[in-house]
Amino acid sequence: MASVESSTEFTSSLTVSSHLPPPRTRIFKIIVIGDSGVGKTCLTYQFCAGKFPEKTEATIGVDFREKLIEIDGEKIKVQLWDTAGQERFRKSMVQHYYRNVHAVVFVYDVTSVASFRSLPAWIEECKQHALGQEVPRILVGNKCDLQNSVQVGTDLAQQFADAHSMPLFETSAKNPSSDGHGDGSHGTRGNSDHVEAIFMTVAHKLKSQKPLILSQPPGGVLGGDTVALTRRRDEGEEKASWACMC
Ligand SMILES: Nc1nc2c(ncn2[C@@H]2O[C@H](COP(=O)(O)OP(=O)(O)OP(=O)(O)O)[C@@H](O)[C@H]2O)c(=O)[nH]1
Repeated sequence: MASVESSTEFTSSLTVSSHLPPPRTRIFKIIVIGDSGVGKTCLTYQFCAGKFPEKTEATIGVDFREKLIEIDGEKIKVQLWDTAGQERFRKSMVQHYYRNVHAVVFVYDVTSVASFRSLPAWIEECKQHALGQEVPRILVGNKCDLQNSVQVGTDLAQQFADAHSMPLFETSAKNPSSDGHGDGSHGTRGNSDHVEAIFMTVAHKLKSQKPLILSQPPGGVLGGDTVALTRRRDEGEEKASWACMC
């Protein structure tokens, strides 16, 4: 954030050099939204922990996970907000999701046409929370490993992505290398994107934009790779256009 950068400069000009504060780590807040069950938790977990979770339950409110990455020598914290897909678990939190957002990841399940048809409603929700066109958005079709159950073809998804000026990625949180090629290309079934490459692409885009961002000292209150903000409940309990850089 410009003000943070200038306040850091101000501090350093007044402080003896041996007591300079440590450089601050920039944070990119990326929200992941889409219907319940499309795999938002699994995608964010795959990126942050490098594996598929053994068990997931419906997200209540929001969970967030973080991963420290390095781009061009700068350490950046990618903070993924894994939002609840179920309306009843979103209500109280929805205002928080959209505050200071740097990028949005829309997720649908390639084996569920219903989840694809819900996308306009998710886009509308973003609009209602005054998310500007300058905020990068991407579209992710998940569960590409279930090749025999695909209901949403690549062509249809690509048309939708083009109409909304978003790059399309197709992937599998369960088996990120299910394509067997690992070449990072996208748009063709059986040639899916690696989860890590997708989120890194967003991070590169954000870094190149030099966005206004939050910052915190290294090792601050959000230390660790994964932080859960909310508890989960058992089932049954109430519970602007930009190009792909791959
Ligand atoms: N085969 C397959 N299953 C997946 C994949 N990703 C997620 N799943 C399964 O889909 C189910 C739902 O995954 P979640 O990650 O909990 O879905 P979600 O979108 O976070 O759901 P909510 O928290 O209710 O919004 C779980 O049973 C996962 O194991 C995938 O890439 N392939």
